Amino acid sequence: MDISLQEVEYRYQANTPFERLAIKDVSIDIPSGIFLAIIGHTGSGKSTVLQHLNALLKPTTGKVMIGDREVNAEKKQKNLKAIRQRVGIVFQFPEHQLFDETVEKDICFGPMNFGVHEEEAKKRARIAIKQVGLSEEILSKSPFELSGGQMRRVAIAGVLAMEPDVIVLDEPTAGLDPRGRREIMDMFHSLHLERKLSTVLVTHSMEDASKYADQIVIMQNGQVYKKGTPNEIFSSPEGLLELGLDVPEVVRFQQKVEEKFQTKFSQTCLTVEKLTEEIASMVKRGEQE
Ligand SMILES: Nc1ncnc2c1ncn2[C@@H]1O[C@H](COP(=O)(O)OP(=O)(O)OP(=O)(O)O)[C@@H](O)[C@H]1O
Repeated sequence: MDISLQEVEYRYQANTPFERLAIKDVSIDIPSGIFLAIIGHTGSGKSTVLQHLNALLKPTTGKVMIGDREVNAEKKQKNLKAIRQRVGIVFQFPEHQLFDETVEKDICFGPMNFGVHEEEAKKRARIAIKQVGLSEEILSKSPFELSGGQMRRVAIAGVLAMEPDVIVLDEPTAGLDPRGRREIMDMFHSLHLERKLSTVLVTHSMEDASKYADQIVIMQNGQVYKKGTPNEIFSSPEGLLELGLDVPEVVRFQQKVEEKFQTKFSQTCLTVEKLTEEIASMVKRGEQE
């Protein structure tokens, strides 16, 4: 299912003295099967964009298409609910939303709330728990006797059990240690590759964006500052360092080398091996000259 935001503007508390412009002129295409990362500082508008992706917010002006439905044209609550079922959002610290007696009941809650029969929901829970790398035995436990990392996986399983076409991840690794971060991100990447699950990752981490995403959107002051593939973004990284984003070390290094040799890299070097090769050939060219 494709999603597209076309020249979207959103104002919180519009037409009140507290009105606040959050995003402006935002156009983003999310074709089916893509892994897209949205990156930017606090307050740049990422969460506001994210909430437009499953109609939690409707644009003040502009157009949001989710599949073949235009969000502003949908007046019926039933249709909006159907849209929300197809786009699953994993909010920050999703484990805080666990509440039921058992892991199984917690995972089944979402699908059953959308009308899925209990037996089918239980079947989905067994599949989802494996997808997040946990064993079926955990289904009968209380979510509150699990570790923090396990609780997060259970909460993610609850979203996967809805069988969404698109999954939106709002800083899914916040608060985890480096190993936990890598495991969760690798898990989402595998799901994306194996199930062709469209994935939108909202993150502060340029490393994660460059490692996993097909496309990156950089937000700044409520607007799209830059968008493109990781190669396009990092082949002209001017301005990224000024934004203060955690640009991958290899790109910082690339810029330093370019300054020193006063030569542009012929192509983007996103791996250390490629970078080493490029530097060697530049040194050789320098020696010959
Ligand atoms: N409920 C709200 N009411 C009024 N203004 C809001 C509300 N939520 C966000 N804003 C404002 O909208 C702008 C964009 O906020 P948003 O939460 O989308 O940014 P963000 O990039 O997701 O930040 P963070 O990384 O901290 O989550 C900010 O100026 C923020 O203060």
